[in-house]
Amino acid sequence: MATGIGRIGIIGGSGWLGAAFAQAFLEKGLVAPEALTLSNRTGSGPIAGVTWTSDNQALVERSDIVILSVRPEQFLDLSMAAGDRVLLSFMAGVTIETLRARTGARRIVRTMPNAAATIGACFTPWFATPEVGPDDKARVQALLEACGSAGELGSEDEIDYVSGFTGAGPALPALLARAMIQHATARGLPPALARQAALSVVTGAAQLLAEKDADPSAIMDALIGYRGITAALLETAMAGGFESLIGTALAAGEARAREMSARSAGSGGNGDA
Ligand SMILES: NC(=O)c1ccc[n+]([C@@H]2O[C@H](COP(=O)([O-])OP(=O)(O)OC[C@H]3O[C@@H](n4cnc5c(N)ncnc54)[C@H](OP(=O)(O)O)[C@@H]3O)[C@@H](O)[C@H]2O)c1
Ligand code: PRO
Repeated sequence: MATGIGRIGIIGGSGWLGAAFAQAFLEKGLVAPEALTLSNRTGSGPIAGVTWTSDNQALVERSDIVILSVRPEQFLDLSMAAGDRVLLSFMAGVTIETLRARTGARRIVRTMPNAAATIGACFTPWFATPEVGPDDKARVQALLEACGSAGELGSEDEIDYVSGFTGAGPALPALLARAMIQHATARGLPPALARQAALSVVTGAAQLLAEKDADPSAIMDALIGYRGITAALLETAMAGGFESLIGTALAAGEARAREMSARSAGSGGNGDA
């Protein structure tokens, strides 16, 4: 092995997530450039000093841990045999059973990062098959922490749930910011100021909530305690079903992840590629 982490290959290394993790591995000194191989269909990309290839099997041969970061539908066209390597998948809706059938891997880790990986602020839940031992689990945790934080789940089933949760990352907060911008603009605030105001509310809240021991309920209770404007706003949102709507949205994400998993399970493969 080149380092304690070993040699890493990222299939889809020029993509949104693949490139974010590759950059973070290099910037944190977790993986040396000569121990990092990245692939895409052209065999070239913007990260310098590493090995680029369009040959996914060559990438596998150069790696101890292989990260799969292509889109789920692109995985259907991809052919590789993982052998005894640890296979770490970022893909939503591609089950361990499908990964095993199509790559032959037995040591498999399914993870669910999100777009905040690009700024090192992503929490990535992961689930590993029983064949992944404690040392490899520690490597996986360290690799995922390069882009933020990470935690092990107790079952693969929970990966489908978190796909619409951590996986969606900035999506729901972005929806909240857009709704505030639209309302303030319609109310007559200049659009640039409405945008600046709404984004500062969301990003300021994110920083407050990132403080150690921050408790969303405690923050809400403290503001409701003034029995003034924020109480009127929050109580109206809650009475209107805001929380249950968020629950319905999360359930829809989970249902879509399960549909994708069921479809991928039907796609077969023999792992001999
Ligand atoms: N983005 C997110 O917020 C997010 C969140 C959670 C999970 N995920 C999961 O993460 C995975 C990657 O998502 P992404 O957003 O990073 O996608 P993306 O930006 O579209 O990246 C996909 C990458 O795969 C490469 N690729 C496609 N076919 C390939 C092949 N046959 N061999 C090698 N490379 C190939 C693409 O490069 P070329 O086109 O040049 O080949 C590109 O570098 C997806 O499965 C997604 O479900 C994404
Ligand atoms: N973002 C990707 C999707 O919506 C994967 C999980 C979250 O499919």
